[in-house]
Amino acid sequence: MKVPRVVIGMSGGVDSAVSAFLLKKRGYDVIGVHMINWDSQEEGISSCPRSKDEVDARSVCDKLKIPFHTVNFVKEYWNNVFLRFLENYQFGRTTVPDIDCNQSIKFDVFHKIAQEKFDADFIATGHYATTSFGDFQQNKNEPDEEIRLFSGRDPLKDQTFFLCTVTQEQLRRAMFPLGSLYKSDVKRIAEEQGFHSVVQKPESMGICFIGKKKRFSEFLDEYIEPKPGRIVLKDGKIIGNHHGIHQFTIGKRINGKYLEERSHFGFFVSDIKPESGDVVACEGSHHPHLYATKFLIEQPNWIPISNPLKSYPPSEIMCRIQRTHPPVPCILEKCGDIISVVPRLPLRATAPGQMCVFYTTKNECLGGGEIIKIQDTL
Ligand SMILES: Nc1ncnc2c1ncn2[C@@H]1O[C@H](COP(=O)(O)OP(=O)(O)OP(=O)(O)O)[C@@H](O)[C@H]1O
Repeated sequence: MKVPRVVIGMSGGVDSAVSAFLLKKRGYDVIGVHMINWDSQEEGISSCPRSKDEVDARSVCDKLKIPFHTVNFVKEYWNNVFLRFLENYQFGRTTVPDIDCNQSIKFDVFHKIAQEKFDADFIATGHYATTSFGDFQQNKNEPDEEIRLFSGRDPLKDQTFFLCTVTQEQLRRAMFPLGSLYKSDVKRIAEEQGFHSVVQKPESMGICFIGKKKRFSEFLDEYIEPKPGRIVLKDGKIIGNHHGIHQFTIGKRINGKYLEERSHFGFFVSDIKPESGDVVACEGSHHPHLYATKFLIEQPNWIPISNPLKSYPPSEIMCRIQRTHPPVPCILEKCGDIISVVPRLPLRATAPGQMCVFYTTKNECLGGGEIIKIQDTL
């Protein structure tokens, strides 16, 4: 019988290095593939055609004696992730490019090339997530069996939040070899295998173009036209001016350079109005206007085949709007194509553009939908 072939996405980081090792150890026919998604030469931050990540990814594959290839998705990344990211910022929306990258690059064009060019049976990544088929798909029984996505064992590293838009088809060919491991196990294995160059690396940001940016706001200014506007309090009082709403994020402190008024507690963004260009501010990081009690989301991508709103008791559904926040119980109500979400605890800094990702009380990730409007705050 043919040994199944697994293409592993090699980022040059420790997680994919250890994933490749585990796959090889289990006897798969493993091929390492590094994606080039961002052209650092074009941007002028590097004159070297090979990035350190590519060099590190290759050296791990050499050590494991598995083939290594690169694929170039600069154009796809620019069109489907970066332009969308800029558009969101232009309209004052918070955005999660990691989710777009998974949706349109890692689980789409990367899967396609892995199957078509490299003849992959499975495509693995070093995400901290697990599925009902097991970390190596060892528990799959029937060809068309439903697959379910679950949080990785390490609660601090769980990446299912970023995987909320995957489909059944994509998940059925995906492998997450690290799903049952803690990050500390992964680092230990990397040390044991002598993957020195990748163990020492700082944790990646996941987002290629943000990774090395120290001055993120200046970077944004290079791509987005200035559009002056006012900073106002909810009662309409003007307290400052700005040169573009793309410099502001709901929940973040407003830099004093934009303000004519001072406050001991600081001013924070509570709303952004793209039509008028107004940034609405409130005083203090725990001001009630920063806490959403009801918001609307677009029709979510549901990962299970049947709609979880029909198949799960409402008391078992929880939501989170940021990867690092624990899920909270919520009440969902369908109004046409839109769903209203009432979290049991008010959620700070909820913003249009963010994803609301749903879980069961048993750590199953059910999928997620984009937040389109905050309806009520405290
Ligand atoms: N440039 C890339 N080329 C190929 N695969 C990639 C690339 N970037 C990320 N991946 C895949 O996606 C997974 C998740 O990437 P992400 O950057 O979000 O997480 P990470 O935990 O920092 O992973 P790593 O330690 O492997 O860099 C990686 O483990 C890898 O399998």
